[in-house]
Amino acid sequence: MSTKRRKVSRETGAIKEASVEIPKTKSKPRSAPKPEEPSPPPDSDAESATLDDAPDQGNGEPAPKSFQDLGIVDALCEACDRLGYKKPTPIQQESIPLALQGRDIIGLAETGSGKTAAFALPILQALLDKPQPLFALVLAPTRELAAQIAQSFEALGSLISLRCALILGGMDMVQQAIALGKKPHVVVATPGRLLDHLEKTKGFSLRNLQYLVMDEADRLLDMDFGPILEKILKFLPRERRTFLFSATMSSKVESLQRASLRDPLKVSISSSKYQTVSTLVQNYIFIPHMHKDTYLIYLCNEFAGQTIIIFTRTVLETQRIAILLRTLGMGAIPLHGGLSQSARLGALNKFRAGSREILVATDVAARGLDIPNVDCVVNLDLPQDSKTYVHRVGRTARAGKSGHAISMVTQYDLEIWLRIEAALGAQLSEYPLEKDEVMVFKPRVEEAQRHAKNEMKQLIDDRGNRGSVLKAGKGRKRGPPGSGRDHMDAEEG
Ligand SMILES: Nc1ncnc2c1ncn2[C@@H]1O[C@H](COP(=O)(O)OP(=O)(O)OP(=O)(O)O)[C@@H](O)[C@H]1O
Repeated sequence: MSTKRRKVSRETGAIKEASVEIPKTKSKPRSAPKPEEPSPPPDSDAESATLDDAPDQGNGEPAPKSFQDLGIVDALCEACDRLGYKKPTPIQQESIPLALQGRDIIGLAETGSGKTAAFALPILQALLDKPQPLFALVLAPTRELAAQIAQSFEALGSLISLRCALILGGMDMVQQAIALGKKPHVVVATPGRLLDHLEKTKGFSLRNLQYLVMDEADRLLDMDFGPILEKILKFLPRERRTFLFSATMSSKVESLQRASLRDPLKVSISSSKYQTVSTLVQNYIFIPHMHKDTYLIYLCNEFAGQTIIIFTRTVLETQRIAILLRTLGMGAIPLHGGLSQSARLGALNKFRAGSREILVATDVAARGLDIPNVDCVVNLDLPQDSKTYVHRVGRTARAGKSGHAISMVTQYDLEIWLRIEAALGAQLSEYPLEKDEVMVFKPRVEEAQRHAKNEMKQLIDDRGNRGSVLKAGKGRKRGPPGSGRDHMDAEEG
């Protein structure tokens, strides 16, 4: 991509655009793989203008700004420094000054590009200006992501005595009511449980809320969450700032901004609607469906010693694959919405800490999770839509690091795969392998499959009994009795 100056283009509609084309990763790791990306479409905006407000370094590149240059106060700059954030990422650079001016923002930037701090820092700074309980609400579609966002707020707010409450489905309501009673500055929540509290917890009100953030906004606004979001919005004051952030956006966002945003600016650090980072190598393997397990084991062997996330379509398949891998001596752990909340957080912690090198997950892990050093994402089952593909593969190659994504395409998946490639605007190349070398694993895999089948039978028989790892009523829409709206944020995809 050629060197670009900052371009600010304005639309005639309700959303003003501050679309910024920025060279991807300026400091690529030496081993950075060759990008397999489409070249960005030309900027077709007729009303674009070039701004010369950034000092030029002589090579056409604006000088990199510091957090201080963006107007961030010392205490927060120091927190950034302690986290190793030397300078703002492009989405932070573009959206923080606008957010500090009090604008509503729709922020669109690729996975792993630092969107969390892009919305957290201006909120913390506004809070410092005018401290107040229940100042900001951050909504996220999954419990793991909400927990991670709360951790980010706590880390960035560590020097300003921030009080942050985490409100998740699957956890004790009473404890959460007590936490809310302590008047935290920031509430990070999954939507279903937050609505339960808004309706049922005495004395809890968000009437004085100043900031609302929807992270993974397009997911929060889709058919599953949309109705619950609308209910939540009725409990919030109209006079507030609203930030929507995601790596992918849908037209639903436009409809939501009509409902809840005020004169928003769209900050877009991307060149296409479905963007993957340039440090990510993406391949597919075309295989017969019946040999999927064997190819998977071959790949896990190829990537032995590295960290892998394997995505599957269903809870049962996730569990079965984890058993299969373990039977073959691999350190695999499952993560899905059929597990208890403590088991889910435990699985993630083990994977984060490196005591398991393979995470087998449903789409509950597709969005937002920031796990350092994931080397490879394997789509054992293809996702149903291109957006989910972008989020899944975005679990690797984060924050300028390199990564690999390999998708298994069977005879049944051709149509969806072509749709994904079309959305990416690129034809990806096949992962190079020798079929004979793969088939060497077949006898051992077949033996492990038999073992996994027996274990799964046992688990399913035990379901509903105490001690089973699979919860009863784990369906996406049906929560266990008495779980309120917990099912809303129990499982993705
Ligand atoms: N300015 C910065 N300098 C260095 N690292 C940063 C900076 N800002 C954020 N990071 C780190 O980059 C990683 C990715 O950030 P974050 O999780 O906010 O990405 P994201 O854009 O929200 O990704 P996703 O779309 O997948 O949710 C995190 O580990 C975060 O700590």
